Amino acid sequence: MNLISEYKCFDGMQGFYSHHSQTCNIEMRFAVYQPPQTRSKAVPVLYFLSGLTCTEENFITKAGAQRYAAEHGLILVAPDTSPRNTGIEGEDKDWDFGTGAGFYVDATAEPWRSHYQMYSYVVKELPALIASHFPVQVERQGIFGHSMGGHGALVCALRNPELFKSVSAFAPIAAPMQCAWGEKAFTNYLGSERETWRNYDASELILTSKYTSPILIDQGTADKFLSQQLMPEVFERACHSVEQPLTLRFQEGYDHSYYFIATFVGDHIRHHAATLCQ
Ligand SMILES: N[C@@H](CCC(=O)N[C@@H](CSC=O)C(=O)NCC(=O)O)C(=O)O
Repeated sequence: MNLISEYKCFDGMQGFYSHHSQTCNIEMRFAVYQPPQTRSKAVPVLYFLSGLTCTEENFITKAGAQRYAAEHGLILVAPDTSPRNTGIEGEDKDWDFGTGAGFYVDATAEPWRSHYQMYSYVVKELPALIASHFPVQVERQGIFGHSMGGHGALVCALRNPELFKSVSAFAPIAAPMQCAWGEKAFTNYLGSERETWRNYDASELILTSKYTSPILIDQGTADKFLSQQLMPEVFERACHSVEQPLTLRFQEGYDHSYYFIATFVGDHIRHHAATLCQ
């Protein structure tokens, strides 16, 4: 693991790192915020998965989350959103597929499967790497994310309730099998057999998941992607049908940007701290 840069922030340290990922078979980057409490003890860890076009930097530089992580004593980890510079033909062609758009799936289709393994990277390799280099309480992990990353956070938590004890999302792609972004990603990464897509659709997974912790979702009403791509009402109906506790808050006038995330990130970190820091 290589330290790229680090900065003192709210009496803790914000670092950017790279390493060779065995899962993605290429160099990957991620960011870690260590709150001041880590100078004397291990603390819980909260993963943030970013959306389409993002790197490991967007959330770290725009959301203002470090203030709240320092207040509650949580390590924040923000991975990149895909492998980069793999040499796969067409990886940089579209902003909503390929580079910056790994969709947190393990690709099974050629040519993507040799590098695009973001689900396993987030669920297995990265937490193991974090546990071996940072003072984390590995049994206290939470996950949240935005848009494509909100989808990723929900999928990772619903499939692994024993690993991720808390989950929340900002404007998640909540029913990816039913929207254009999801259909494009799943067709290309997973192939045309739709049955296999269910493993990566939160609105399908919730129907059989053993998740019991309450889920928090914030959604802006002025979000241009709301009706065509995000569909939180589909997830809400699915949660209702299995009595999964869900707080879905429609926030009047907020769009899809990091201004929206920065406004509510304190509430989300408090939501995670209520489970992870008790
Ligand atoms: N280029 C697109 C807009 C891309 C965009 O809005 N990306 C969002 C995530 S969208 C879902 O995953 C984002 O987080 N962007 C980075 C940022 O710092 O704002 C378009 O033309 O509409």
